[in-house]
Amino acid sequence: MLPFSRVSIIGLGLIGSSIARAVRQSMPTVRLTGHDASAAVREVARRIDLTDDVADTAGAAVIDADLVILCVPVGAMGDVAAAIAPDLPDDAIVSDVGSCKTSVAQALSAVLPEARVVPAHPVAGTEQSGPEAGFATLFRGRWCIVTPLPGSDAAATARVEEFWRRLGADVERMAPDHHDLVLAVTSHLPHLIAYTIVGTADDLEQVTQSEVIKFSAGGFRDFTRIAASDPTMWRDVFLANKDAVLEMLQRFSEDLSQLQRAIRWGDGDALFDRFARTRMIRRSIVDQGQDDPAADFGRRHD
Ligand SMILES: NC(=O)c1ccc[n+]([C@@H]2O[C@H](COP(=O)([O-])OP(=O)(O)OC[C@H]3O[C@@H](n4cnc5c(N)ncnc54)[C@H](O)[C@@H]3O)[C@@H](O)[C@H]2O)c1
Ligand SMILES: O=C(O)C(=O)C[C@]1(C(=O)O)C=C[C@@H](O)C=C1
Repeated sequence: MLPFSRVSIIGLGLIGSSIARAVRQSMPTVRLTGHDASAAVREVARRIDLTDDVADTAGAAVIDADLVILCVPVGAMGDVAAAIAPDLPDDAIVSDVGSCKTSVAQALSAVLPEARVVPAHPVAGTEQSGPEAGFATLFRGRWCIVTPLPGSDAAATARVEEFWRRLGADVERMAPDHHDLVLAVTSHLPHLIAYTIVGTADDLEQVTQSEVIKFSAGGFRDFTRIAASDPTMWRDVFLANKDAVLEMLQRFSEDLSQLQRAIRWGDGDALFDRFARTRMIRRSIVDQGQDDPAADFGRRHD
């Protein structure tokens, strides 16, 4: 039996549109309704037939839903929850896909104290945004971390987990604050570093009139992909996950200082040991099948 039969997606960007496409593929009988605050996005969604209906207001989108998934930037979650509150059916489950969980859980429970809220985070994405950037296989073989609240009912949590499994994800449960700490180092800090290094190279190019970016290849190109990620989404992530990001940034700065010292004093052993250790980490990630950009690209064209 399907976990849900009427799913509403609020926010039809990369993640919302990927969920819509994945639902169409894996649960074709589910009735899908979408809404986005942007009239231009709603128009695209209608043109590409992303969902069965596209509602002009968030309230109208949820009126007969049994699952509502909020796929907006984390700073907008509270406003969207307030907008759907008057029209939300009593038995509907509300979930979200936000990249940090503590702040979103607080915002949703403050605005929807009576609702059945089960936050989640699919750890899958790209640097692209918008309804045309999504693809049905985005979540296949990727983690979806479900972070139930202390009051979340077990049956609702199980249904949300089953929903994500049907979209192809592997599901894991975590406490929201633990999620935020783990993602601060695995996702948020890497984005901050990419935004920094690409900005630094660009500044240098302006100062020296050199061709720093033109001749950048390999590693730097990978940073430019990450640094092309959506500014609104990432502004909200860093504001919402401030404490965990600052903690990880502090540790990172200490480790960077150690490497700086090793370079200054010609301590090749320290450099070699660090690089050998991180090479092993990369190999174990690849062995677990959790990182393969080439496979990602292929999946988009399934
Ligand atoms: N991009 C990723 O890699 C990724 C991965 C996992 C989770 N997430 C999370 O998913 C969420 C959406 O990210 P995305 O990448 O799909 O962004 P996106 O920019 O592609 O889409 C977000 C959509 O939300 C709409 N929106 C904004 N405010 C709204 C409001 N108040 N009401 C209705 N619609 C509104 C925007 O118009 C936009 O179409 C974010 O919370 C993000 O943290 C992103
Ligand atoms: O592959 C990418 O482009 C991503 O940045 C995806 C990524 C990540 O950092 O892994 C980004 C944010 C999310 O919340 C989840 C996934």
